[in-house]
Amino acid sequence: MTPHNHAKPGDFAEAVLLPGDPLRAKWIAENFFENPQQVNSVRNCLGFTGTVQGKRISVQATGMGQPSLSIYVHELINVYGAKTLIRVGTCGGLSTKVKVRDLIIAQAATTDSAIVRDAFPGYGYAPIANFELLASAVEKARKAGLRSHVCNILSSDVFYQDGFSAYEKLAAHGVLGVEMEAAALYLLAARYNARALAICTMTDCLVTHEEMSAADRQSSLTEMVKLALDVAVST
Ligand SMILES: O=P(O)(O)O[C@H]1O[C@H](CO)[C@@H](O)[C@H]1O
Ligand SMILES: O=c1cc[nH]c(=O)[nH]1
Repeated sequence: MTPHNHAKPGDFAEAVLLPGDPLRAKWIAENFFENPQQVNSVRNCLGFTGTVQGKRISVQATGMGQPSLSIYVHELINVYGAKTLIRVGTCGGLSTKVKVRDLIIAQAATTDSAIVRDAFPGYGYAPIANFELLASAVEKARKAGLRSHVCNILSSDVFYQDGFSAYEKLAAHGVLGVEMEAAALYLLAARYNARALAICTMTDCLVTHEEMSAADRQSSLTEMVKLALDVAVST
């Protein structure tokens, strides 16, 4: 047990889905798991374990931002034995190539975070997804006919950015979405020999200012969660 997680050793499965939002964790457990059990509620950052297609699986909310995610992921891997970690997030769109509701499967995550920068003085480390998980997600998304993009994303420490110009050069270099956690997830997975992938639903386009409706939010997040669970149970 840790200061942030009162689950007992063995309460978490080896495969864990990671939404930022604790209520998304609850919604995933209640709607997609068989026999879900709540295993963590410290700070209301909820965690659950159940089964999907006969395989044990967990979901743990990470909160918002890389410092928060880093705490949960460090403990999931090093205290609870997690080996496969799949972020199921939302992101902003940085290009008109990505439509609201599209999935972004993050091959890599560029970041402004000191967590990554300060870990490698003198180097610009490239946090990348686990290839097995990435390939599996891409194949399943295509088979299911989901609109998806495999690309670099920005994991930013800043939600309220001062205008789009901060993103223009990144977008011109293929960074198609912005969220706040994937780079630290990929760094920690590499450090501790675990597998990680981030899948995000694009909820608001920073170029056109189009936003996802409440009804679309539910069905799109369903597509993302089903895809992530399918990858987690089969890969
Ligand atoms: O919807 P989640 O998973 O929280 O992800 C995105 O939403 C939050 C910002 O609104 C950040 O955590 C960002 O990464
Ligand atoms: O981090 C995020 C998430 C959703 N939308 C954004 O603009 N940023």
